[in-house]
Amino acid sequence: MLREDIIIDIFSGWRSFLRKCLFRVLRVGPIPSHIAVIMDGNRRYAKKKKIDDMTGYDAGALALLHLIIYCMELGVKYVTAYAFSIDNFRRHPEEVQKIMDLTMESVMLLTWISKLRLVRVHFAGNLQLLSADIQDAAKRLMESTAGYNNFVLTICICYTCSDEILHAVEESCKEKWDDGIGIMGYDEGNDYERLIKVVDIEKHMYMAIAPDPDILIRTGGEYRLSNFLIWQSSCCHLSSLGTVWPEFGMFHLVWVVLDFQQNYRYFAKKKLQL
Ligand SMILES: CC(C)=CCC/C(C)=C/CC/C(C)=C/COP(=O)(O)OP(=O)(O)O
Repeated sequence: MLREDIIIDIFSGWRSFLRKCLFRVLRVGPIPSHIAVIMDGNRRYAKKKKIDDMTGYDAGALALLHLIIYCMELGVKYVTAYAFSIDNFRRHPEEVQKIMDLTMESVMLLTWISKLRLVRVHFAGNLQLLSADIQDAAKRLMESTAGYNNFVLTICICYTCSDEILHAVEESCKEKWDDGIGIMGYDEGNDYERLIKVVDIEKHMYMAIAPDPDILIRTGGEYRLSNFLIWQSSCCHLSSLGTVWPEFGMFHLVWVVLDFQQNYRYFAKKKLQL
């Protein structure tokens, strides 16, 4: 489903020209550095269009591809997408398989795009839960694009933020242990001192390669974070849209960015207080 000719079509033509003009106007205001997205409503879209759920996910993957290209053109440097939560393993096996197939297809397509546009691709999550072939393909893509920094795409797969925190705590403890330091101690004044600090945890988060998101978009009319980037979103503009994910398009992005620009001063002030 995801094909190279679709990408060429999005990048070129008169629609691309008009979009670039619109984005130029939008760039007069502050542009978010990182947009994260919870792509909800794929099955509802399928029901609405009377197509099968699996085709709904195809449409969702295509909407993600559009978002990535729009963000590149707009000057957003980081995009993070919640593709599959660890809890999603409880879904129907056919659905789980469909998302895994889409992940494999995306790896192939992203290999092509990443070279063309110097995109770094990162997979965040407990990758050991993936099948060996997807793990290998994902790791190869991450390694081969690690040196690119025009744009950073993170696909959160087999991800929950609680698992990410657990992983980071484990890695921090291991690191202290390997350095011959315990995980708790006393400083000279005999006051209790934490030897594992927030910076240690943050260093080992799956999302350590990106700054905290400026905007978190959730489609499908829900207002939950669903265990996505909870650690990273304390000072982030949340945007819940009623639109189902496959229908998310350029005008939704423009609307969200305008809303961000209107609230920019407030968030900039909050960030300074952290
Ligand atoms: C790159 C890559 C792997 C892309 C994945 C494509 C994609 C759109 C994944 C979404 C996954 C998901 C479980 C969304 C929730 O929507 P839902 O289907 O649960 O929505 P509903 O609320 O209508 O049931």
